[in-house]
Amino acid sequence: MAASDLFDDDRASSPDASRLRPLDLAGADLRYAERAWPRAEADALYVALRDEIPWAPHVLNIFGREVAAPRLSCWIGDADAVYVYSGARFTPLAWTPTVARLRDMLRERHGLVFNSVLANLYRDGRDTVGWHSDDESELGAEPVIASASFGAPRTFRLRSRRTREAALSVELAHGSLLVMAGATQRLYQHALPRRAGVAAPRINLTFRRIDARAG
Ligand SMILES: O=C(O)CCC(=O)C(=O)O
Ligand SMILES: [Fe+2]
Repeated sequence: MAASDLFDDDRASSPDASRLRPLDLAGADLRYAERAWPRAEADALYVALRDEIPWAPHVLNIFGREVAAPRLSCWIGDADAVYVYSGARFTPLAWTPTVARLRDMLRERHGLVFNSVLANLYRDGRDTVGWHSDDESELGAEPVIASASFGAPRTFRLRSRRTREAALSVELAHGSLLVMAGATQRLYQHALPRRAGVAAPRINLTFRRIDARAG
C-alpha cells in the first residue's frame, strides 16, 4: 500500500498553508503551518522516517523505576547534545539522512537552528504522550521547539500549568509544523491523548536546541 493511501486527506491546499501563523494562546508563542510539507513530500518523508529510524519502546523513569511509555521513540542529534528526559540520560544517535534534511529545511526556511530531536512513533490511536512541559534546564529559559508531524492526524492539547484548565486543541495534520517558543513551556503543558478509531501510525519529530553545558 502506498503511503498516500494511509492518510485520507482531500483538503484543498491553500497557497498559504505552508506559512507559520500564530495561534492564540495567552502569554505564549505558538505558531502553526498546516502544510509545511506538501502532500507528496510528506508521504515520502513519512516512509523514509519510518524505515530509517531505529524505533524502540520509549522508556520513562518514574520514581526510579523504568516504565515503557505507550509509544516508540528515538533520540537523535549532535554527539554532545546529551539530554535528560523524565529522569533518564540520553546520548543521541547520529543524524539519519532524512532527519538531517528536515533539520536543514527548518534552518533554511524558518531560520530555526537545532542540534537534536526526539522522534516519536505512535503506532495507532492508543499510543499517547501524557501531560508534560519540555522545560528541562538544558533547553534554556525559553526553549524553541519545532514539532513536525507525519501520518495519522492527532489532537495536540495544551492546558494551563497553574490551573490545569484546558487552553487549546490543535489538530496536527500530516506534513504540519508547530513551533512552540517564548513562555509556552513555562505557562502550559501539552499532551497527545488517545484517539479511538485511529488505526494508522503517526510520526512526530520535536526538534530541540540543547545547551550541553547547562545539563
Ligand atoms: O507527538 C507530539 O505531537 C508531541 C510530542 C511531545 O510532546 C514530545 O516529544 O515532547
Ligand atoms: Fe513535549
